Amino acid sequence: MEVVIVKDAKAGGELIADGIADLLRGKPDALLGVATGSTPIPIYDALIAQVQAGGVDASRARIAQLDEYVGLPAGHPESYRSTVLRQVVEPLGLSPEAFMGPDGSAEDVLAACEAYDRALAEAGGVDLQILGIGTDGHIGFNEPCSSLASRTRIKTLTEQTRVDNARFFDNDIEQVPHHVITQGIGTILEARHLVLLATGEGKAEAVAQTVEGPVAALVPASALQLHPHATVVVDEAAASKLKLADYFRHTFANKPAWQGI
Ligand SMILES: N[C@@H]1[C@@H](O)[C@H](O)[C@@H](COP(=O)(O)O)O[C@@H]1O
Repeated sequence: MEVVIVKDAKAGGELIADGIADLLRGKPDALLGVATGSTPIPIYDALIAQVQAGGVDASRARIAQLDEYVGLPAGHPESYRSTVLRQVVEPLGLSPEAFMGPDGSAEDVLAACEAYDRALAEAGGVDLQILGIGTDGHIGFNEPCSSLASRTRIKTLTEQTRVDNARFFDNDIEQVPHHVITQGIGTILEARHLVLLATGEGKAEAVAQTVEGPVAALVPASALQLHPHATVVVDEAAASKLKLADYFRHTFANKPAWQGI
């Protein structure tokens, strides 16, 4: 696992966008897995700016969603499908056909989960998966004690996650769904490169447990330790509880530029 400590969220977004641009130069139709939440927005902003400035061609990129609420009406502005279309797919100038995601309004949710897991594999697998992290260490919507081998499935949100996400629903927790579909941890680990961005002091404890704690279902993001190519990008505040922070800084400062992330 590589840990990169950056000055702030903007620098983290730019670093990761550069990594995505490198990927697209080598594989123009790369399948990019995207996360929602506030944290990855600087990544999307930086990538969109690069594309609009002609620095990289993303016209053949494909986008895959990480997770979704269950039971929101199709087209709800806070469904993750709507969010990803609005924040990533449309600004990159991609058509909805370039996008895939689980169907959170399906009548048969179990079938929708299996179908999405299959669709990801049939699309050749995710090349680079962007991840955020919940305050409790969740990735996607894999809450603590999710199986590290889990596949795309339905999960029940913790109260804490519903509280955290109420800000997207007029600060009204009653509007936050209880159930979600999420790529499983086993599914996420199949992506060829995992890139987790965490910013702010509120994520410091989860980051320390993810990077320096034991691999444990209690901290779902710790599963990144099992992946051969995982990059964790953190700002100074999110890095504040890392014991090896100086080592991570030293390693990155001395990394050959050609290596990228
Ligand atoms: N399902 C999403 C996660 O993918 C995201 O990482 C997390 C943190 O969001 P934020 O980046 O807004 O803190 O929120 C939600 O639970």
